Amino acid sequence: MRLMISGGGTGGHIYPALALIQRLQERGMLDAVMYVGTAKGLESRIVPNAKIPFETLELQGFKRKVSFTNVKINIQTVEKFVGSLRKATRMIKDFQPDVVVGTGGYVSAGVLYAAARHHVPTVIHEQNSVAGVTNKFLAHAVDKIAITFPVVASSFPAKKVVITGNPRAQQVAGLKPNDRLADFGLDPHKRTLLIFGGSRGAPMINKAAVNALPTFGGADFQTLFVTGTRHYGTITKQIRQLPANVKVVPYIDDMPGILPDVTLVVGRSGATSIAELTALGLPSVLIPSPNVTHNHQFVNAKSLVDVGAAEVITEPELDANFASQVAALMDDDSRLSRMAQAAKKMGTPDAADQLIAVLESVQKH
Ligand SMILES: CC(=O)N[C@H]1[C@@H](OP(=O)(O)OP(=O)(O)OC[C@H]2O[C@@H](n3ccc(=O)[nH]c3=O)[C@H](O)[C@@H]2O)O[C@H](CO)[C@@H](O)[C@@H]1O
Repeated sequence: MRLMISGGGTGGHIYPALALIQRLQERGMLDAVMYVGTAKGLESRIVPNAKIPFETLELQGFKRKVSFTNVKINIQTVEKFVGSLRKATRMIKDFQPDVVVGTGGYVSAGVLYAAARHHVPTVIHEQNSVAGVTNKFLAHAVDKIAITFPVVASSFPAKKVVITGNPRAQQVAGLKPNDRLADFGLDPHKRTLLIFGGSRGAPMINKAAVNALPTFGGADFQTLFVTGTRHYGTITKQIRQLPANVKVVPYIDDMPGILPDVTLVVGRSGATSIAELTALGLPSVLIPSPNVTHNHQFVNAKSLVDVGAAEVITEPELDANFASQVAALMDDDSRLSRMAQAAKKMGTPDAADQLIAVLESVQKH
């Protein structure tokens, strides 16, 4: 299969694409791949690092608030979209993909739209419980729409929808504990709390974590606190004394490497993070981002809370009790194991294979 794939902006759109590529390689099904992203998004670092051929388009998102400046920006957005269609069409003619896949983020709009116009088979993947703007725009042009949360099906034309789960789930499912925590100066055999605010870090979670450091420092578990690359400098300046059992890092390049050794995750409820937690059966305390379309992270989180797999704390509820609440949960082995079992029941460990079946179904034979 010659695969052209596009998704970008944040890790939640990028890692499912990489997981799909990895699974096609494992199954010996990938003849060639081209990843199309923007030069500015996280993908411009992550994809070349993964040694996957990477090309860029210049695209930007629409501003939804009406103002004079935003109208000017939106006119520019349309101009860039038209320019990107031309470039994407050239890429498609040169690369000759069998199928083009979009995993979300505005860059995928240009690539998938161009592919559909030239009758190349197209599939988009919607990770979230609420449809993203790009995927809604593309829904009528593409052949199939793979989804993770059944509830989102009603946002798309029914005959195109297939429930597959998130391919990142298959990449982490079944991973075994290992010694990778030692890379961060931690003891791989000690109970470990992992704190991270999605792929870009979350200031409110960072603030709560900094305030909680004295409590976590005095605990008999260890903590790995991931700030997000652009917040790292600010956060490390705020920490006066770092306890020996706490490590602070800007980003973790190989999250699947460490997740199997983690006892509890505190973090956002982005869809791809949720796919990882459920595939591995990891208990979590979720703090949904309030700044996302239709509050979808809260909906994502609720699906876990409802089955006892996670606790949710909304941002306004993040107060002085946060540290003791998390520490108490870290000490409650039976609760943690009940949460782990409930999480695992929600996982889709064969999601990449299910998505591959959709890719095969749209290909021209
Ligand atoms: C603010 C925002 O718009 N967030 C959206 C974005 O979040 P975001 O990009 O944060 O997405 P997710 O939480 O879904 O996924 C984050 C991914 O980054 C990885 N990771 C994270 C930190 C790190 O140091 N290393 C690392 O590899 C995680 O393991 C995970 O695979 O895309 C998601 C999927 O469409 C949406 O559900 C989120 O609402």
